Amino acid sequence: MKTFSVTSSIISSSDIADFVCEKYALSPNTTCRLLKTGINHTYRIDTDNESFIFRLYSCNWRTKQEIAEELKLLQLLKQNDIAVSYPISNRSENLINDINAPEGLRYAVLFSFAKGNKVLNFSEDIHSEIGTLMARIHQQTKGLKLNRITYTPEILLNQSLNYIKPFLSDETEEMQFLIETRFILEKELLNANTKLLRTGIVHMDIWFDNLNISDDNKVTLFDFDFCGNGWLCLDIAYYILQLHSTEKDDTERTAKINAFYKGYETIEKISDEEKRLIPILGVCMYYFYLGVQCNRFENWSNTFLNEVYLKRFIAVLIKGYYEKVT
Ligand SMILES: Nc1ncnc2c1ncn2[C@@H]1O[C@H](COP(=O)(O)OP(=O)(O)OP(=O)(O)O)[C@@H](O)[C@H]1O
Ligand SMILES: N[C@@H](CCO)C(=O)O
Repeated sequence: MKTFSVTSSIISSSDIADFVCEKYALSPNTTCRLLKTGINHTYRIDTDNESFIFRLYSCNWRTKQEIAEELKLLQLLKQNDIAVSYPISNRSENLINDINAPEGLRYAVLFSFAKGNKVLNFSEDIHSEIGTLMARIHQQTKGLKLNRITYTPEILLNQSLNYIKPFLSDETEEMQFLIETRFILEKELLNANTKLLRTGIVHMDIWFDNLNISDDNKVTLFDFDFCGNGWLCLDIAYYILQLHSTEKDDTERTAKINAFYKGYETIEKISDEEKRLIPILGVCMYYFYLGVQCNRFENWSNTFLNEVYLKRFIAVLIKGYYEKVT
């Protein structure tokens, strides 16, 4: 009988438990449970007295070099006492493991567990703390470059549109909006006074979903899978954008955004040019992540991405945000 090939597999928690126990010399009582099959696959590891996160990167998603750059950044941040989930070496002193999955070689990393829980809505004080945390990352990485992607207007807008195109006809109102608005956004970005825009390493995905908050209100950031190079205000733009979807009350949201800015600016000044671009960059971030969703149809998004979803995402989220902020 023919054996069919596999494009994406879910490795069993029991095999991951055995692998991690052996590679990291953990106690035989260690347990492993699958948390999420998202863009990558995430497992929670519990020993008698400690928890970890084991991330299994999807096949052909990031190169070993790209992951090594992500981990180098995390180590730099940790050394500077910035609260991030950091990678842990295995018994052979390696941070990255090779996993021989049915679809091919996958990489895997054991991370420290970010203390606390995920919280959707939280106080102004915590928004301020997140602003400070983001600014400390930016302060530390300003002017540095990772050997990874640079988030140019071309990547954010044009590459994303190319990923979206096979899934939605050019004739639709929603695709027309994306195509026409792309030119307006691109023009704004190309005309920006780049001397006034700080560049460095960006996380690209800082929002409630990628941080844990402890009982004593300490914030720890994780999931640097999209880190790369670019204007630092991309991170700010994304954070503000997400507050528009998670905070429904206008007055409360404004207070939280202001608290975030205040926390940020205790560490790093945001230029007027950056402030001017933040709403537009937020719209670009929507293009970018919709592009990621389309690009990862085969081995992630097919369970939710269809024509109706795309039309709603564009009309409600992207167009809605564009009209609100411009
Ligand atoms: N270092 C960590 N500490 C604690 N929990 C974590 C950590 N990393 C991941 N998690 C948990 O696992 C979940 C999935 O992890 P993560 O967000 O990194 O996966 P992902 O595949 O990149 O998700 P997405 O598809 O949304 O980007 C997180 O939402 C969080 O609940
Ligand atoms: N945070 C992104 C996905 C990548 O983590 C989104 O939900 O659009």
